[in-house]
Amino acid sequence: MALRELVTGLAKAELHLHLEGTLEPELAFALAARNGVSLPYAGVAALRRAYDFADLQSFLDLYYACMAVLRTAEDFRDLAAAYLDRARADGVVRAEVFFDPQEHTARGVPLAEVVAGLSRAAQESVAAGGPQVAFIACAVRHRGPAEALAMVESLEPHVGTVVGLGLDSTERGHPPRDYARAFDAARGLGLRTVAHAGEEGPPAYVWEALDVLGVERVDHGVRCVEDAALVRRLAADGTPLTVCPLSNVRLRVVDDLRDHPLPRLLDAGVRVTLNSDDPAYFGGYVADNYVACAEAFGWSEADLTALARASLDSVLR
Ligand code: HPA
Ligand SMILES: [Zn+2]
Repeated sequence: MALRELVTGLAKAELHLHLEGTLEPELAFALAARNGVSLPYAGVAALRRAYDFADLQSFLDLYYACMAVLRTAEDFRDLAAAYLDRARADGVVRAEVFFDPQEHTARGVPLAEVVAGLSRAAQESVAAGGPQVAFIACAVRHRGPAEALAMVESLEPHVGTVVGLGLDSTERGHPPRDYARAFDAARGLGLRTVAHAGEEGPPAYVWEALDVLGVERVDHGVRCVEDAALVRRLAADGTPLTVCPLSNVRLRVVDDLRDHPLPRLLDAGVRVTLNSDDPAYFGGYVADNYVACAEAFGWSEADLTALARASLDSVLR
């Protein structure tokens, strides 16, 4: 069987996916026209040409700029529905989807409007036999701890549709420990917790995500390979890492996919899952990540099956 058919035929969960990172240029311009918003790019081709990132921050600047086109519940519904269609074709049966509430409320879009669109897309997906969906609201580090806490408090009416709190955006200079109060408040609401750590930030940030924030999964986490004790801790606890290989190449966390620490993490017994992060921007959806890794690392059908299984075993339930 061809590699891609093998991969798409494996039932899998996608656990590290930013909804706003699924905004393809065509949809961005369609929504810009619908809402009378202008984008600082001449058109689809010019926007795609700008996807040449030096690091996380250079990506985030463009990513936040493109979010300006998202204004109504219908926009969020359309964006989520387009992703869920693609995820279904990739064999995704469960998607745990990040979104950044603060980046929308800061532009005057009420949280209830965002959640209404997400909730509709999730219900339609299940009704149509597509992936089951849960949403994880992320606090954006660049807006600081006080705003993060206020955002968590604003989630209260939406608990249920929103099942978890995450932490994303600019990592360097924003240690997880700064967000301890927001994470405690989230647990007080019955939310589950995950955090980005060890993408660009040091292994110390992964330790803090575990020991100070008490997260159940670490998003990225790949810089743990620099600390043998941390790798042993992750393996012993069975803490999942939601790894995003094509993202790590595009944001220059690694120079080449073949240099990626994934094989070392698997050899060390760390529970690794494969995910797409921001697929519209990083050149591939989740199946593309499986295929690229299989080619780079010579993975067998058994290896790929084990990775899909690990993703299903790592969902929040
Ligand atoms: O890879 C990422 N890292 C941090 N924040 C993000 N927001 C979207 N993608 C990312
Ligand atoms: Zn991410």
